[in-house]
Amino acid sequence: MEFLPALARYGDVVKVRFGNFPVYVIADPDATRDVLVPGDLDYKRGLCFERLKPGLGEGIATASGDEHRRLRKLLQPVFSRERLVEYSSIMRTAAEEAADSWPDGATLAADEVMNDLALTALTRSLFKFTASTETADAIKHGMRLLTHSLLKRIVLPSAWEKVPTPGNLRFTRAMNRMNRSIDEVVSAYREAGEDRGDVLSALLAVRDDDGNGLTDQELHAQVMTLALTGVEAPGATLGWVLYEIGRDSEVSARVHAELDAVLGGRAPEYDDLPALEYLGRVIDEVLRLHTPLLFSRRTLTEVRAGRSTIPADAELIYSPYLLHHDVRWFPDPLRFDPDRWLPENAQRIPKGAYIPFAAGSYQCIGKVFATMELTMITAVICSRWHLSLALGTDVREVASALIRPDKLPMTVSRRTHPASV
Ligand code: HEM
Repeated sequence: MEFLPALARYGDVVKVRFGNFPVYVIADPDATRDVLVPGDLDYKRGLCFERLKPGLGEGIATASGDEHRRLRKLLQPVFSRERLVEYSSIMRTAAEEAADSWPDGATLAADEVMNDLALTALTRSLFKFTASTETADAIKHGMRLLTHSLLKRIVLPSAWEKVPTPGNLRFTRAMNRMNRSIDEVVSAYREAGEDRGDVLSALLAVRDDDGNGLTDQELHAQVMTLALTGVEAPGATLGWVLYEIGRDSEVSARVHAELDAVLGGRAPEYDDLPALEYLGRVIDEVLRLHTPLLFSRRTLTEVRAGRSTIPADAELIYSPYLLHHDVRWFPDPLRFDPDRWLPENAQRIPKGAYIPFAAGSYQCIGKVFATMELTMITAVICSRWHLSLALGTDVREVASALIRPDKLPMTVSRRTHPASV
């Protein structure tokens, strides 16, 4: 991973070879914006997302060009403010249930607990209602398997997926069960014709300019896409948020003091979240330091990026991790310092140097959803608990589809003067 930030020394666009395969690595904020902002006009998805297409179907995250633009416009209302307020109460309940289940003094595998919470939060936000617990379990189990095998499916040749290993057979069976269950839920929602305040209701309500909604196949693809994009990143990020709060007593004291001052003992509501300014900076800093490693693009025409020209049909990589560790914009880049994000400091950071959710037309459509989720869940947990990293633990970053902690044993102690939420 360290080699990525080091590439910035060799120019704004650096050509590297993986065997015979040339890849252009974008290593500078201006060049990154040159790539991301024209977005779907000059670039299609690169290898990373194309490898996921057979499993996902025509979801927004694998579509390019006009098709991407059509889906993006259609899906925008799913993330409207009114919808986010509804999803936020689903998130809060999921976090409260998890936090209430921990015994005082327990040491939790916080990385796994946060992955599970992110999975529960997303499945419940997608479908508040399923006809049976088997249906809900089949969807959750399928999503868990899909997100865990994401990197393998991107990196290994597609022929490998067809080899009948026990693991592949289990995966295929789980996917078939999940696909059938999603279709069942979609038909049940269509039949009931009721808005349940969840993502599926929002997806069923979208209409294009001619008044047409999504077909069943399109709906299925968007549900799968949101399941795949909406679990892994928030799960890993929540783990890192707890890690950074739990290992620094000053950060932890400031988070608790702010929660007590703003909430005064109540459960957090959607409208409270912007007032949690310090927690917001903690989350911004976690998204800087422990950020997605890289994404691919393929050029449709010859393009300019910074001072370089890149030919048509070339594979590019842009890397939030590389940019966020660049000492030019982030002095002492490995130091966790939420106050980098105080307005007077943040204004010195150039556009394009901080892109945890990307930028331009392919940027994360779940950005506000994710920020709300991270803030809401952390607020619920830290209102109730002090967290500390188990003594003597040396946590390392490992690259999967994202950067994850290799382990995260954290001890929880009930707060003695908390907001009695
Ligand atoms: C910490 C949490 C998250 C991070 C850091 C993150 C980051 C990103 C990034 C960097 C991209 C752009 C990928 C590219 O350039 O190819 C992206 C795309 C996307 N993300 Fe997220 N994401 C997060 C959470 C979510 C959540 C919770 C959802 C859904 C509820 C979501 C849905 C999507 C979708 C659908 C796309 C594709 C958008 C498009 O192509 O128009 N993400 N995300």
